[in-house]
Amino acid sequence: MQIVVAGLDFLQIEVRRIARLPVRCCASKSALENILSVPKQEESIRQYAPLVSVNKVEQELLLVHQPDQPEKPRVLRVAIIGSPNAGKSTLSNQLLGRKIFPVSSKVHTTRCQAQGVITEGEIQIVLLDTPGLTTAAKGKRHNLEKSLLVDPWDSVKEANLVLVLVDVSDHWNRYNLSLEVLKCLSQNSHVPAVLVLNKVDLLKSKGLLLDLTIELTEGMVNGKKLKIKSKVKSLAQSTQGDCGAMEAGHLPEKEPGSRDVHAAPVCQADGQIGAQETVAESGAEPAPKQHRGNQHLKHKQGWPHFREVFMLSAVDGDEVETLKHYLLSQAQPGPWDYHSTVLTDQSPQQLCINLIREKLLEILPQEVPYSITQSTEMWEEGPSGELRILQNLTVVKKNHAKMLIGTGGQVIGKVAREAGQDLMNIFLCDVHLKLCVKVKK
Ligand SMILES: Nc1nc2c(ncn2[C@@H]2O[C@H](COP(=O)(O)OP(=O)(O)OP(=O)(O)O)[C@@H](O)[C@H]2O)c(=O)[nH]1
Repeated sequence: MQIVVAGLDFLQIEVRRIARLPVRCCASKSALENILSVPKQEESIRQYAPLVSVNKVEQELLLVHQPDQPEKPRVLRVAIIGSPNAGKSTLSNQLLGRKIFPVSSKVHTTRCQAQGVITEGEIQIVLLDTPGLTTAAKGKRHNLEKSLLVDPWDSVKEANLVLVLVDVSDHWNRYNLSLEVLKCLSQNSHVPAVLVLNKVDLLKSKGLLLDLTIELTEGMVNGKKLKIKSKVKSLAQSTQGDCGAMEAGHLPEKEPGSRDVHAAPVCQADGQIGAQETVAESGAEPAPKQHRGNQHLKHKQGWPHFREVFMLSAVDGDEVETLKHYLLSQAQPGPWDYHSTVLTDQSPQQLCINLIREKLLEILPQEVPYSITQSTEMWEEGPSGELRILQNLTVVKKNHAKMLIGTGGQVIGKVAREAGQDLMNIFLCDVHLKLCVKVKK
């Protein structure tokens, strides 16, 4: 039964080819340099992201196109893992400079592994955005495909570096890595891992970050024991809102198969550079006892093998550039995976499905969006270069269809409007998006 068709015409926007700008790569700063407010590098390495083709065949050709390797190409494949909602897609989008991964405040927004590509100068970073690590039981609750349980593990196997994202605003889970994350790290311990404390903008006391670092690293970073002196605490707190990477000493030796790891200068508590070990002692607010006991006990564990710790806000972009510099510095000699004009390996249709799902998750109440099946009925370029899309949203229950449509088509109209806007920003052309709600017979 077909219920409604909500259509939208979108504003004209100027279609512009954005020139690729020359870029500069610089070494990463150490963590405490940031905490201690060492002035930021003035020059930015920001570069405009390439466009995504609206044409599936063109996009597929681009993906198999021989990469335009520079003379000395370097590459780094980065898997971003963490609990659902930690901010993996938000971080990937910030690093890429364009929104190509769906983001929502509900869990399991990302339903399949997708890649984002950053090409700067001679370096290519391939970001493997993964679904949140979860268990089979939780997967059943959210009507998840089996691939969601497997994909994140696969991405780590392919990676040269793993970023483990932790949501520091998550009061219940921030003091320990989840069992799934720990399993993934220990089964892939040959792949260097970096801890990223995300959502620092939501913390009132930045001193808490030092506590979390101790807990989540078991007090060890880069082969060195972390001790946090109160001096650092007061400095860190006096730089409220100033976050960055924390680093502990030099890497003692190269692990088999690993790359040379750049060990940036280390700051002591007094801010002097060049010491062997980061010395710091936590004086920040202690971890609340209730998060440590009973059911969380078996999960209360950190990972003592992280190479670095970064503290940032993916949504504001705060310190994301610091992380990006670090990733660029970790790239190793090797051929690129993609042509420099590739931004993602997703097809334009997949991008569209993901962005519409994001809006459904954001706008609809808890259980409804997980029950919707999406299919693209029409995808064509109009005579003036506009993109015309018709997507079917099929639900099983009639009351879900009603909620999806909303009074006078308000809900479905909002979904179409917001998704259409995002699609225009990705494809840089006019988008005419129609959404059709159906109830499965
Ligand atoms: N305040 C704040 N919110 C953030 C930050 N990073 C992400 N978020 C929000 O956190 C929610 C989840 O972000 P996502 O990027 O979808 O998280 P994810 O880890 O990809 O989620 P899954 O796909 O479920 O695994 C969204 O509402 C984001 O806007 C941050 O640094 N600060």
